[in-house]
Amino acid sequence: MDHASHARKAQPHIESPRRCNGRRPPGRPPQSEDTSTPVDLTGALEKQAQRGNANDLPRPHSAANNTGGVEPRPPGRKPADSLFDIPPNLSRIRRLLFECNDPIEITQEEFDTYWPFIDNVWVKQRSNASKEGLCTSDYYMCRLRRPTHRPSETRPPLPEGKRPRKKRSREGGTCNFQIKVVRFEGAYSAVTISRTPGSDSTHTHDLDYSDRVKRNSGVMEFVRRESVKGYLPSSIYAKFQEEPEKLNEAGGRSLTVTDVRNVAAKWRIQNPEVQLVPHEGYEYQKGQGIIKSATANGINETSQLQPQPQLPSQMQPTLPAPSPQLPPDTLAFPQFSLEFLEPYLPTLPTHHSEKSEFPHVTLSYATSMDSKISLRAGMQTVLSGPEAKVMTHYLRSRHDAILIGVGTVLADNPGLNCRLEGAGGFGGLGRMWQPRPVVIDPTGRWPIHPDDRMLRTAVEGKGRAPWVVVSPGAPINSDRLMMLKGYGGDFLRIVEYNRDWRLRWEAILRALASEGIKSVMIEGGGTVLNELLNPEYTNFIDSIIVTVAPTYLGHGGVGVSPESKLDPQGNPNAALNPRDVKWTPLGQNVIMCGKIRLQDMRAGAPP
Ligand SMILES: NC(=O)C1=CN([C@@H]2O[C@H](COP(=O)(O)OP(=O)(O)OC[C@H]3O[C@@H](n4cnc5c(N)ncnc54)[C@H](O)[C@@H]3O)[C@@H](O)[C@H]2O)C=CC1
Ligand SMILES: Nc1nc(O)c(N)c(N[C@@H]2O[C@H](COP(=O)(O)O)[C@@H](O)[C@H]2O)n1
Repeated sequence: MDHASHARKAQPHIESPRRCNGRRPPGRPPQSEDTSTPVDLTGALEKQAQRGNANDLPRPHSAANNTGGVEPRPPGRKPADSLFDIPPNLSRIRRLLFECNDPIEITQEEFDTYWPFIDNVWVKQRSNASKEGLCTSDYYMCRLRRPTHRPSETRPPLPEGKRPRKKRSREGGTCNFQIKVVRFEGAYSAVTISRTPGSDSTHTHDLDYSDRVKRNSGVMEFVRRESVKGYLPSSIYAKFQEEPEKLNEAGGRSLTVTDVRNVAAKWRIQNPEVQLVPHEGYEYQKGQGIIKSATANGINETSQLQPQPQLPSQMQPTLPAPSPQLPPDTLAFPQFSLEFLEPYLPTLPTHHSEKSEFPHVTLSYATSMDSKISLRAGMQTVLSGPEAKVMTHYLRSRHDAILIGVGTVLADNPGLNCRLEGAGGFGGLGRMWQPRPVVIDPTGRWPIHPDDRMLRTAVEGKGRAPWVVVSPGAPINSDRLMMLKGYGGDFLRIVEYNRDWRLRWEAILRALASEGIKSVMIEGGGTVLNELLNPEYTNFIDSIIVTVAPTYLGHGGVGVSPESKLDPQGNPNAALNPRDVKWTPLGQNVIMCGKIRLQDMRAGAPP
């Protein structure tokens, strides 16, 4: 398998449920269920309209303005222009929101963006809200739970002259799939979607069948946008068929001209004087309806036949630019192979899903030729080239948590998220598939401010808020506690020390495992790495992945070098020899991978 396809498969955003352990993480708001609150999706539809090209799309509409006049028709739309501005990874995310295999946690914005494209599957049953209104729970059942028609004897008699409405019976019978959507609004807004306890574990039908039964409001919004420009319904329908892949992705494969007419009719009632027209390149012919005009066919064909300039293969960039709709710090998925990392990475959760006492631990850092990881303590130093940086983010995507010492937080103010295209917040869904940052800060040195990158990243839905490991005496007042919890983070107190009054790593790793963390990537800094490379802890470390940079940082740098060892005769010995070592060049860096642990300390792990 080539790397790109493998890596995409292993991406956290859809394929792997491993970050989703079903437990309530520390800091997650409690759920409350008292009073009713209606759902409002108009904001989502406005957002969709705003995302599009301002020249092409109608102004964001609201209930107040959608009865207004005709939106301007775009003069001479170019053939490449699309009628659909669909959000990234839509078909995969629709599938995820249809299947709801595990609880899903997403931002309010992601919910607003994606829910309109799946709302056809669900019918809301009831809503509850907390007294303060910060937490609302909406209960939905699958639309196909409703019996197709009531037994005839219970139907009320029809008025004279009225024929009974024809109802088609549905294949697959009724479906007892039910979900709960819980929204929490605060500094950290989150929406969780999960199956309700009484629900079946799967639908009795597939998503395509739901799409055939009813069209979703995302697709219908695309129809509405074209309708309000005064186009003929059959022309809108024909234009949509020019982009079948996008239409399918949005769940509109079964869209009919009647669906388009129904949407257009609502607007037409308010605008009876408007002369409806076909789109450019189409014409209305009596008896034939809407057909492509001959000239338009000519233009389209010649433009499609233009050969695209091709770069010679050796000039193809190795790091392609990510999609322009994604955040500017998105890293494009690598085109080069990262297969060499596989033996050193945690196994995917399906093979390793039993609860272990300790997580898989990978040490991963970048070093100079003289084993320095930064020029000076308190200073960030870039040692990874662009390819190695992408590799580091791939490694982040393969771990449940990323751990650093407080010295690194104070020096680097890191984001500690995975910024690869496809990760949550970077074209993928939800921060729940982002790794959890963990900071070792026994004495509470990190002031924790909303401007810190880890917190901003969490607010923007591009990562998780950190867990901060503290010792019992750390000064954590209730304001700090509430602030961190408000962002979705938490403090973990560890009470086990070694003889030097350092927190014991067994205790830290055990605490992470008990919070559902199955794998942790430890990035540094110097103090953390030097401690963990000592014999006392090497049996807790599974692998080491080191990026070596072609530079000497000199004596003043932060070094990585564990305590020296003596053999039984008192002669100096190598402090540590990793096993199964592999060196792989990557851009200007070389990556050293090795295994460390000799025995498996995890409960239930094979010897
Ligand atoms: N090149 C690379 O890959 C990386 C470089 N760095 C660099 O490393 C430097 C920071 O390194 P350091 O100053 O050594 O800080 P550090 O990040 O190792 O943090 C050290 C602090 O963590 C706490 N700590 C760690 N283990 C502990 C234990 N077992 N018990 C109690 N407390 C414990 C202590 O408060 C200690 O002062 C920065 O300049 C940063 O840029 C950091 C990470 C990766
Ligand atoms: N792999 C690697 N290469 C380097 O050159 C580095 N300086 C680091 N530093 C680590 O990455 C963190 C920064 O993360 P964000 O990009 O802000 O998410 C930094 O704190 C170190 O842990 N790593």
